[in-house]
Amino acid sequence: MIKYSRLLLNPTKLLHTLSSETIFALSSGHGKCGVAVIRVSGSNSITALKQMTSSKPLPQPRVATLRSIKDPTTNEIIDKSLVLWFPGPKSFTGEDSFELQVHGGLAVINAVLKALSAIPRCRLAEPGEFTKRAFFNGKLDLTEVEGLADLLQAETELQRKQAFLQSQGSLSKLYGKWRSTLKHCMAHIEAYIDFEETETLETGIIESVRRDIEKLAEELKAHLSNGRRGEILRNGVKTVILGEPNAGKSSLLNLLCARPAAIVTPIPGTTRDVLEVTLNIDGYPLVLADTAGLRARTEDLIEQEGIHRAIQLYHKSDFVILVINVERYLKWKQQHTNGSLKDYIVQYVDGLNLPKFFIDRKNLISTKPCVMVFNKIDLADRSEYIQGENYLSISCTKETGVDDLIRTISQHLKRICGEPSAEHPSMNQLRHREHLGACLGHLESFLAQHQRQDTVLMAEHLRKSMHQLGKLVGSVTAEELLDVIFRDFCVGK
Ligand SMILES: Nc1nc2c(ncn2[C@@H]2O[C@H](COP(=O)(O)OP(=O)(O)OP(=O)(O)O)[C@@H](O)[C@H]2O)c(=O)[nH]1
Ligand SMILES: [K+]
Ligand SMILES: [Mg+2]
Repeated sequence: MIKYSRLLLNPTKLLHTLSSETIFALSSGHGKCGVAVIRVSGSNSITALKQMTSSKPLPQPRVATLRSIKDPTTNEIIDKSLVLWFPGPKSFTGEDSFELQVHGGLAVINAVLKALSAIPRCRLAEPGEFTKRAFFNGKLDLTEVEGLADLLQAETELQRKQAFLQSQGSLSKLYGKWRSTLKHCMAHIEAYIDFEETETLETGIIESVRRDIEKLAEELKAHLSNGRRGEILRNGVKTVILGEPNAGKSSLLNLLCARPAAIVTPIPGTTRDVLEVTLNIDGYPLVLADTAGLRARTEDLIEQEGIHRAIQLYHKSDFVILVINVERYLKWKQQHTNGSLKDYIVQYVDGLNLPKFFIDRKNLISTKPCVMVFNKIDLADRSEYIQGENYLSISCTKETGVDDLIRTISQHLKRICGEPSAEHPSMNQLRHREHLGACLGHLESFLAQHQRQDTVLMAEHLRKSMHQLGKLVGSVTAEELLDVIFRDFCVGK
């Protein structure tokens, strides 16, 4: 767990140090490209822009204007470029800033950056520095900054959606609403303490505060107990393929990622190390891991370690794909003519020797989201196809049943991650969980003190819970915490 420094910042002082320098950076990606965007921000932007454009009048704010770009030291024209001028505070950073859209060749970019560095008080930006300035100028709060960082990292459609909504303030709206409830309650409690003796305040004020806090605590609890949806979507759904040796786990991984990522052989015990691939299924990120086949007894030390790792991974996973070899099931059935599919699954799972495994034997419901896949269906009769909400038949070699499997996985992912929405945003970081948990703790202490009618302690707990919410949206913050957030940005953002 990250321990945040208790050092409180003085935002105004820091802002002053930050913006005494003008920063610039290549904001578009590195490497050859058609157009490259170079961003400049800070109090010396006007000088920089004038010097780079032969002292021509500044372009109209926010209107793309074609200008020759000049190196002020040599007076040589570097390129012709579109210039966008954003006078502060109506800019991304809140400072005077401008953007140059130059041709994307390496030499052009380097020449423009070199020219900018020769202008007094201009220097190359650090990673995330533009966003840091936007934060200190009150353009974004911390949850919005985090949303923006996630937007830059998002790899799938639903990750993008969650990050975009957050960057547009979905979480800060919710947390802001809670904060204003708290502020309101605090004002009332403090007024009550001040005026208690004169009895000028209406009675029942404490009761109404209690009701508000009770409601708020309920909302926080619901928000905290949403099954880590937002966090799982942000990090990818950790999915583990489990099953006996030779069930076809590696074949399944290869089939799903459409490349021979894992070694497949007829030798049981082929896979030992955990192998992970990342997939995008209907916009949901799936982190899929192939593991060693599980069996109760093996003399092979390497295989034992592989099994140990598979079981560890099972504990950390959000979703399980259990692979069962149809061939072995059919053999079992010949010997157990009265045995049902359920009997087989129960004894199969027992054979895997997973610690207190996930299965409720009566209903065959697992404690973790799970799909059971009967593989090698090509070796069975059509009549042996096993299909149900949680059982599927596939053949990795013949590639049959794959569409159904992907559809089923997708339904699970939808349940696990939910659909990001502006109205019901999910928190998606451990940081959120920690501060909201602490906030809830103080609200509960408030309610306990209410029973003892200790108004002074009640006010103290409200103040502390407010402090926790403040850490989320960034009104109360610490330098270390900021570094954690901003280091995820690249230079130029
Ligand atoms: N007939 C048939 N054979 C399959 C199918 N899927 C996999 N196999 C074969 O079964 C054998 C084992 O496949 P793997 O993918 O290595 O199985 P595994 O579960 O990863 O095995 P371990 O890593 O040893 O635990 C290989 O010879 C595969 O070609 C299938 O759908 N039909
Ligand atoms: K194998
Ligand atoms: Mg394998």
